[in-house]
Amino acid sequence: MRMTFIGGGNMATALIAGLASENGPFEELRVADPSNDARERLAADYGVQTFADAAEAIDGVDVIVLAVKPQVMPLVFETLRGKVAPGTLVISVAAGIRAGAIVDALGVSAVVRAMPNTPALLGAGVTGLYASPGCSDEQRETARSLLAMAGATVSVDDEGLIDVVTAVSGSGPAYFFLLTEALRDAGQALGLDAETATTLATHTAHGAGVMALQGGADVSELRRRVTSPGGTTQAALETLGAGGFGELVAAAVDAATRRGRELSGGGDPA
Ligand SMILES: NC(=O)C1=CN([C@@H]2O[C@H](COP(=O)(O)OP(=O)(O)OC[C@H]3O[C@@H](n4cnc5c(N)ncnc54)[C@H](O)[C@@H]3O)[C@@H](O)[C@H]2O)C=CC1
Ligand SMILES: O=C(O)[C@@H]1CCC=N1
Repeated sequence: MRMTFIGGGNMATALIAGLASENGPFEELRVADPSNDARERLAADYGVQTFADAAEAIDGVDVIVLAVKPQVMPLVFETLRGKVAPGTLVISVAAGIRAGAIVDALGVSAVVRAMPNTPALLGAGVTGLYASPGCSDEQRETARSLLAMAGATVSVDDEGLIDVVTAVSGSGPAYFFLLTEALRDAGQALGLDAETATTLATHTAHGAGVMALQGGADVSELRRRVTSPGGTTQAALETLGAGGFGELVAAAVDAATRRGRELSGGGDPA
């Protein structure tokens, strides 16, 4: 199979890194990016073929991955319009760009929307997938196996849920980084030096993540096991609860979901 990435930034690099480290089904890997720096970096690090011109890069490929910012997508549609073979599988990682918009713009029937996250750079990502009705089972599996190189995958049948996936796991690493920053800063404010506070906060984030995946219990039970009655954790959790922590997280995820819907032009996906 031959595949072209349109856009060679963070997300494309994460997926290409996964592909380059495995003996995947893609015998030819190309990337189109107007940035010289991006092209040089990808060619040097992963040995991929690079192109400045997206239309040239898609000639004869089986799979196209759209990995540009949503705001750049109209320009990419313009560049590729009328040049994509109808049987091509198009995988888009862009937040808020509807499958139907891609079908209409590129004249293809098989579109998969994929929402990965940045831990994909380390093979520790999670991706939500939605396949348009025009995808064959084989094309769905091709998309899933590509994204599986960057971590876990889940599928949703309702395209509207991709905006929720984006809000929970696409943007999600930023929420955990914010909490880690706040924990570090709080430790420092109470007298720890910067290096010590950073070590404590980041290793705690890592350890909690590993336990959440491998701790043999759900996260609510894991939280209860840390919380001794009348102890220090309970004092902290009561303060977070009194400040509306759960409601604030729900409002944040709701705002991200609404932003994803705005980016896709509002309303429910067709
Ligand atoms: N960064 C993240 O955490 C996630 C990003 N995404 C999605 O991935 C997409 C890409 O995001 P990033 O990789 O973070 O952005 P990025 O800014 O790192 O990469 C975008 C790349 O597109 C290139 N580009 C600009 N105009 C182009 C054109 N006309 N043709 C080809 N390439 C062009 C840029 O030079 C850049 O290298 C976005 O749509 C975003 O919604 C999805 C999940 C998570
Ligand atoms: O912030 C964004 O719009 C993109 C989508 C998910 C993560 N980054």
